[in-house]
Amino acid sequence: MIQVDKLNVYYGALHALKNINLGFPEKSITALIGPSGCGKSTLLRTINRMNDQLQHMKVEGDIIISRVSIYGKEVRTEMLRKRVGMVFQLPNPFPSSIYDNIAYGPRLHGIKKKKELDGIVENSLRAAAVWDEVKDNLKQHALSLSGGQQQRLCIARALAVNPDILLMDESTAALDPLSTQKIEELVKELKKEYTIVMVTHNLAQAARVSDQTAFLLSGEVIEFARTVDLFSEPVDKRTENYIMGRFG
Ligand SMILES: Nc1ncnc2c1ncn2[C@@H]1O[C@H](COP(=O)(O)OP(=O)(O)OP(=O)(O)O)[C@@H](O)[C@H]1O
Repeated sequence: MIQVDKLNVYYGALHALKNINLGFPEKSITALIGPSGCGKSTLLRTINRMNDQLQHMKVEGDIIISRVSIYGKEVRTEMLRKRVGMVFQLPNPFPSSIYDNIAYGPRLHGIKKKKELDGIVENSLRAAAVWDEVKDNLKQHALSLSGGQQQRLCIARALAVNPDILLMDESTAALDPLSTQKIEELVKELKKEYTIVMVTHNLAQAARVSDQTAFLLSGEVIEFARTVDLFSEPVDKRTENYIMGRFG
C-alpha cells in the first residue's frame, strides 16, 4: 500500500532521514519507534506531505501509494490528504459543534445534502467508537468533550472523508490510561478497513497494537520486522538495547 523508496529528507544542513526503504502492507498497523529526534514524525509527515510548506526542507527519493508517486507533479495535496488522514498528539477539534467538526471535510469536498451529511456524521462517529457517547448532543461544542472523547472525535473527523490510510502521531500520548486503551482497541478495529501508521514512544503500545515495527535511530531504519519478531528476537544489538530500555 505504501512504499517508501530511497527517501532522504533534509532540514537545511540536517540530514533527518537517510535512505529509507520500507513497505507498509494494506490493512495493517505499522509502528515507528525510536528515541526522540530520530526522525519518526518526519517520516510520518512525508506520507501526506505535511511538511511541504517548510522552505528549508528537501525531500529526495519517493513515496508510492497504491502505485502512484505522491511527490509527482500532478498530485494535488488536498486530494492526497483526503486519502491519507492524520491524527495528532493533542486532540485538536475545531471550535464548533460535534456535528460540524465531522461534516467539515465532506462539505469541503462538495457534499451539501443534509441527509447525506447526517449519514456520514453518524457512520464516522460510530467507526471511531464515540457515537454512543455523543449521539444525543451532536450540537454540543466539541471542546466540552473529555480529552479521550475529543481524540476519538478527531479520528472520526479524519475518517469522514473516507481515507485509505490513517497516520497517527503519538495520538495517545496526552491521554489517560483508560482513553488510551479505548483508542488502542479502536485502532485494532480500524485496521480491518484502513492502513495505519503510528508513531509511538510507548513500546508496550507498539507491541500490543502493531503488526510490524520500524526502529529508527539518527534518521536511519535500523530494523524493520514483524512486531512479535522485533520485540522477541531483535537482530540488531541497537534495537535490543532500545527495547530493553538501555537508552532513549
Ligand atoms: N521543522 C523542522 N525544522 C528543522 N529541523 C527539524 C524540523 N522538524 C524536525 N527537525 C529535526 O529533525 C530531526 C528529526 O525530528 P523528528 O521530529 O522527525 O523526530 P522524532 O523521532 O519524531 O522526535 P520526537 O520523538 O521527539 O517527536 C530532529 O533533529 C529535529 O530537531
